[in-house]
Amino acid sequence: MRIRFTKMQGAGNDFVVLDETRAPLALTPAQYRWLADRHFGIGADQILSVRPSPAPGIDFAYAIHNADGGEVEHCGNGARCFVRFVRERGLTDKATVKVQTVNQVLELRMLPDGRVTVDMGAPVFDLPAVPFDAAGLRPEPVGAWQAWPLTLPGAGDRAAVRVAVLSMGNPHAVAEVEDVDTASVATLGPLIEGHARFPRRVNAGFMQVLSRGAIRLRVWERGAGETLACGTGACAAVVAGIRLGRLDRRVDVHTRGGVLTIEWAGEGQPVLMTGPATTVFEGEIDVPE
Ligand SMILES: N[C@H](CCC[C@H](N)C(=O)O)C(=O)O
Repeated sequence: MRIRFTKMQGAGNDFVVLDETRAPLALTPAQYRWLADRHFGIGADQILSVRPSPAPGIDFAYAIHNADGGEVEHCGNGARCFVRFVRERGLTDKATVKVQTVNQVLELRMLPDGRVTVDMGAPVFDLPAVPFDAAGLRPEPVGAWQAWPLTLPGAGDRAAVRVAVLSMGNPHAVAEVEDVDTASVATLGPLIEGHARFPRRVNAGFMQVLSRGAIRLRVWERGAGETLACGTGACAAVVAGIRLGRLDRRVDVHTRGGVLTIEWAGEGQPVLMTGPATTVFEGEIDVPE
């Protein structure tokens, strides 16, 4: 099947974007994996699909597949690329668009300087909704909130980590570390991602607090491995840092691929994320059946 695609990136988190507004492509998980493959396909962390509006007042539907072919609920860096894509392809002339993911409506706003602000919705702390199975586990009090001790089979002397757990529509576990450059992301990331207490796996964030207004962050993403940036991960880390009493309400998140600015006014309020969105190239490709 020959398809047109656009390669995009937001703070180094990279995507293949597909326009399915005129006709669905109905790709299989194996075809998503092939598109994301950096040797045999195009190469990307996620595949983003732009689909027709599902309801009045919503401009588009927004589907996300990880490099492992699995469909997921949210992609923050992808949302910024989404609005740049639909405007550049003439699918809308609006500067602010509303999109429906599998479980929430996001508002994406293109700024005059070319960056994008996304209303990422309110974080969710209800553990079964993350989902996180806390049965038999005692949380450790941290500031005015709590963190959960996880034992990691196979991690040797790093057998235990302490994570804050929350959902940005997708699941996140955030650990505070002294220095992201020396954090064992490649070892601990997959062990946290696949931990049995996360029945739908989890994105694992490693946060180094620089000040009350700045952090460094690395994320081992569910279904994609370590990415240069993770938008929902940046939101989850800032929300966790605020609730743990370590951060103020507006934080610059320094990722390996660029800086994201996250704002959260507290319980029940939406998280706002601002950052870059870039079109890298367009092309056509024959996807194996
Ligand atoms: N790996 C994530 C999806 C992509 C999130 C990330 N790329 C972002 O910018 O939010 C998950 O499985 O929930």
